[in-house]
Amino acid sequence: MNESSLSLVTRFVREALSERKTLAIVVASTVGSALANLASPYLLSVAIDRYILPGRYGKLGLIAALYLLTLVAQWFFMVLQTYYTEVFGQGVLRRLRSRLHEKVLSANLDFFKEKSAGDLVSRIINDTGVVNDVLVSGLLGGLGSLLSLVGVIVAMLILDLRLTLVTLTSVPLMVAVAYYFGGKMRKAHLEARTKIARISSVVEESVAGIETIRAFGKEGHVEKEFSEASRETIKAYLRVAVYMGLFWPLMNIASLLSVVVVIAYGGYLAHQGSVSIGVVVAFIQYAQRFRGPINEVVSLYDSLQSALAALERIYEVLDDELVEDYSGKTVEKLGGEIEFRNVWFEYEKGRPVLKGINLSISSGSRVALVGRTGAGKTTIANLIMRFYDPTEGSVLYDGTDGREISRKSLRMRIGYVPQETYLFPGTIMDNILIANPKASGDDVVRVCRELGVHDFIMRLPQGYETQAGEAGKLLSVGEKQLISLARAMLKDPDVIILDEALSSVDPKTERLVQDAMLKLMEGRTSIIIAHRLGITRFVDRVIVVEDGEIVEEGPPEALLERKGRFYRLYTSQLSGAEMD
Ligand SMILES: Nc1ncnc2c1ncn2[C@@H]1O[C@H](COP(=O)(O)OP(=O)(O)OP(=O)(O)O)[C@@H](O)[C@H]1O
Repeated sequence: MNESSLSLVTRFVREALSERKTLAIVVASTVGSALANLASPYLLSVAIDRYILPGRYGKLGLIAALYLLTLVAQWFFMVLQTYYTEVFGQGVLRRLRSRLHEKVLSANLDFFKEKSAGDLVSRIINDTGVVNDVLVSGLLGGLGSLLSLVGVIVAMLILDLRLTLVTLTSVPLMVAVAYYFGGKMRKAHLEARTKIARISSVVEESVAGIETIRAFGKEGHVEKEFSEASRETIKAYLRVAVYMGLFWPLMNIASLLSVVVVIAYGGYLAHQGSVSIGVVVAFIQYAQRFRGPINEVVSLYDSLQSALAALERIYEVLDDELVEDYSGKTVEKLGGEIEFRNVWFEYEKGRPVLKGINLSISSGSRVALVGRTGAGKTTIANLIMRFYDPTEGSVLYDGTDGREISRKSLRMRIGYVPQETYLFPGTIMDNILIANPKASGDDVVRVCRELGVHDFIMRLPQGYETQAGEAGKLLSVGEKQLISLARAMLKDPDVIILDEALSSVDPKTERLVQDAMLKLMEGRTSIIIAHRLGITRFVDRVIVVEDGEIVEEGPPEALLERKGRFYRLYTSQLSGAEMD
């Protein structure tokens, strides 16, 4: 283990030690179980030497009772140890997972550029699981095993040095078997799990992409992929079976070799009268108590590398400094005036996406951002939401630099309707209530009626109580956006940002969405990212963005008359040319 691995483990152990009480129970029961484990062979030797062989049967009952007691104690301590190790491990796991999850929730958006959802899920679920298995259950179990090994050796040494030495001769063999075959068995297990994951991803892909598969007639191809993954899984499991079949019998043989040696040598010594029969019997029992602990210690060593890698991935997330800064003053209300003052912005260093934007949006006005795809419209909206701060220049809200205002309070006053609506698990009602937990069901219905969304929600199988998952499949992009509009309305914000999705909406829904948008915009500073330029007839001002710069701005009619950039975009869209 190198220095950095050692510091990782020390840090983890320091953090894990917070549950001292549970840990104390685990340690006490581990010691108790190890002692009880040692006591039974010793009692057996006493029973044979002092009572059975001399024919003193009077006290044999007491020894038998004591023997039984050690077995009960072993059972009791094992139960305690197993249960409290789990309690301790689950406690550590829960804390680690919540810290990771909190980190994800508090991270800023740059954080998510480097880490995909799958990667984060794997760190929060799998890596913490590995850490728990190896570094908590594994280490505690390994500690118990080491204690048992040392205890057995000490007990043997107390009884007889010569027999101890011959008993230990098979230990290297056991270590070798545990290391070689045990290692192969664990690798085969891991491979089998990877193959199963492959099958599930084939199924997932074929369900998610069923339409594309059908459209391209690729059913056969997917089927072949599936049966190949199945075949490989079977192969992997058969390999596991082979190694399992080899491993334990080999461990038993190695351990029985000691027993044979003890019987032969111990028998000879007993015959000479230098050890008692009872001691030989005790050694036969001790000789068989090596294989479990040796296997556990070796397998722990084996899995330590993967646990360290998992721990490293966990700490990498926990130590990430890309967190959202929620400091700044709280605003209860926004006047609705927004100004971009020489704003430059880059997602990646050296690649500016906004280049010196100067833009003033007066309170209560309606502005449309238009431009080709990739021009920077969404980025402007992202900066207003303070998902990011400008690389240079500032965004001002009623004359105050956004950096001085708390992000949370700012976002409370801005309604954002993104192009794609995310529906959380739960009902449609829950999904709208998210915007304002203080609102009631009646408020939701009122807002939906106001926006003209109520009738279409009522047409869903269970109306407002329809589950989002089911609704998600039934709803079109535009219909989902209507739910998003209702959400925004319920929040009753001072500023509204709409990324309209009308380009992918049928004419009937388009009408509904457009009317709902106009309703929502009433009396609020509104910024529309317009893909369908028809909507610009409802705004006061159009801002044409091109390659991160504002190239034209003014009232829509004036711009159309001027026959400049906006006019060209407008007419090219009317003539059916692709804009997005
Ligand atoms: N998270 C990001 N990381 C890096 N680059 C990004 C990121 N988001 C957007 N960009 C880049 O910034 C530029 C502007 O993107 P933006 O989404 O603001 O354009 P847009 O005008 O809204 O386009 P669209 O109409 O397609 O939504 C594009 O070149 C895009 O590739």
